[in-house]
This record gives sequence, structure tokens and C-alpha cells, in this order.
Amino acid sequence: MTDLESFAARLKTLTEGRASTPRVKDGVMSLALDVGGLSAARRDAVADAIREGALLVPGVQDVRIAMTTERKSIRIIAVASGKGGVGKSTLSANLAVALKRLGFSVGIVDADIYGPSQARLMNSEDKKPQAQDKRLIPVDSPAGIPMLSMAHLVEPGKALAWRGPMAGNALSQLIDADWGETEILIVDMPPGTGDVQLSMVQKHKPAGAVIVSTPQDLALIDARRAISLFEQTQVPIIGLVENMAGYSCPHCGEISDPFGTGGAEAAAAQLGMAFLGRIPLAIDIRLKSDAGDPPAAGEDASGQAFHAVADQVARWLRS
Ligand SMILES: Nc1ncnc2c1ncn2[C@@H]1O[C@H](COP(=O)(O)OP(=O)(O)OP(=O)(O)O)[C@@H](O)[C@H]1O
Repeated sequence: MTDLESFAARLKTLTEGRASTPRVKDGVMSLALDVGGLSAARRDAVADAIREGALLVPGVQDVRIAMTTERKSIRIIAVASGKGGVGKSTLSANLAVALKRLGFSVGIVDADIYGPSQARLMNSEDKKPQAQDKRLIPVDSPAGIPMLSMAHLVEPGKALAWRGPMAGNALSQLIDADWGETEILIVDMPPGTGDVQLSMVQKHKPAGAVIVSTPQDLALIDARRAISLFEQTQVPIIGLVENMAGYSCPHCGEISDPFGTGGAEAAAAQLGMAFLGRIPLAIDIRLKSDAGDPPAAGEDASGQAFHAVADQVARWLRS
């Protein structure tokens, strides 16, 4: 191996495969470095290490590093439930906020064409997306998360009359928008397991799915249907989240379990999937969500349970 070849081999480890093969001409080494997703400090540290190593290669007097941000393909996480009203949209919004805090670049698509709620949850109801080269440009939200929902595109209630294929096309436009540097797209799925859900999963191939259920037996039976939709389409299930578990009385502090307890964890174990955590039924969660201020964005106790779920999802994403 020449000195240049051995430097090129070392470069792979040094940059985790982000550098092109180095070329040397007239004493100048040139290479391209993909810095997409790196912090400024990490980018500078990698570039310094490359320079230092390159100048040790005989004949190299100067180093030119062209920094690029190669677009990584976006990973979709579908958040789904077998039935409506179990808190799927609430979990999607807070999961996005919590993953962003963990350093991921996250976006949200509200795929609930018939009853979109993300614009309210993320306080972006007054935003209207622009289009460029026939692709939508996501709107920003106060939590710093780019997002798209039918609520940004149509008058409230208008989408209700759409038939399956029309709804499916509209959803594809949201998912195929210009998401820029976004790495993780949280897709808040419509409740249930109908045609729109199936064609979304087949067409956009989520990297994984998070299933939300309340602890009631009936909700869990429905959750199993959602799980089977993903299994049939070979989408890995990241795990199950139990929402609205254990109610803490704001007056006396006593914990009661209006929908039972432990059902989702037992169901996850039975189905051989990860249990991602339990979100309590808390007035604070509802009030903040309705006010467009996702609990996970603050430091209050109501956000903690969402952070615990996000930690597990982050571990799955990194594994
Ligand atoms: N853990 C919780 N504690 C208190 N209220 C909650 C909790 N989770 C959700 N809610 C409230 O329950 C209602 C339904 O939640 P959400 O809209 O997230 O459900 P969903 O499953 O997305 O419903 P759908 O998709 O059928 O519209 C909302 O008012 C929300 O604020």
C-alpha cells in the first residue's frame, strides 16, 4: 500500500465514510466531505483531522476539502392506532418535539386527511405552504418543526367529502414535499386500517411504526389490527405506547385507572414487540395540547413521559 492508499483507508474510519477518495495533483490533495447532519464543531474537528493526516502523506503540501451536504433519504416513522381518539396525534406531536431535542432533524406530516389536528397541536393553523417546482414547502411551527397538514391547504371540513384515491394522492403530496435536511418524518396516520392507510404504507414504505393504544381491551383489539397492517407490509414495528394510563386527581393526587392498567404492556409482550412506555391521562397534557403548546417542549412533568418514549425510539433509530 502506498502512503496515499493507507491514508485513504484511514480516512474512511476518521470520517465514518463521509469522504471521497483523495486525489493528489501538484502537491495539493483534494477530496469531498459530506457534512450533512454534523454540528459545526464536529465538522471543523473532522476537517482538521483530515488536514493533519493529509499533510503527513509524502508530496502533499496543501489540502482542499470541498464540504457538501449530500441529501440523506428521509426515514418515515408512522404513528398509528386501530381506532380514533386514543391520542395518536398528541403522541406524534410530542414525539417529534422530543426527538428534535435529542438532536434529530424532524418533520411532521398530518396524514389524517379527514380530521387533521396537527396544525392546532403545533400552533401553525394560520400558515399556508408555498409550492416550488410543483412540490410543497413545509410550514414552520413555533417548536421549530417543519410540518404539513391538510389543515394548511383546505378550509376546515372541505376534505371530508374526498374519496379514497383523492385522499391518498393528497397525502402523497404532503409526504413527497421538499423536506430539505429533515432526516425523520413523523407521519400521524389516520385512525383505522382502511385503503388510505394501506396505500400510504405500500407507497412510502415507513422505516418503522409506533402503535398507540389506550389500556382498554377494545382499543387493544383494534391496535392488533393496526399491527397486522404493518406486519403484512413488512414494516418493522418499533413498539407500542400506552396512552391515557393512570389518572392522577389534580385535587387529592390519588391515581385511578379509568381504562384499566398494564393491558398494553401485556399485549406488547404477548405479541413479542417492545413496550415503549406509558403516557398518563393528565389534564395538563390536554390543556397544553389544545393550546398548541406540546408538553414535551417544556420542562413540566407532563412532558417527561413523552421524552421517555422518544429515548426508546431514538435508540431504535440509531441501532
Ligand atoms: N395522555 C393524555 N392525557 C389527557 N388528554 C389526552 C391525552 N392524550 C390525548 N389526550 C386528549 O384526547 C383527545 C384526543 O387525542 P388525539 O387527537 O391525540 O387522538 P387521536 O388518536 O389522534 O384522534 P383522531 O386521530 O381520531 O382524531 C385530545 O383532546 C387530546 O388532547
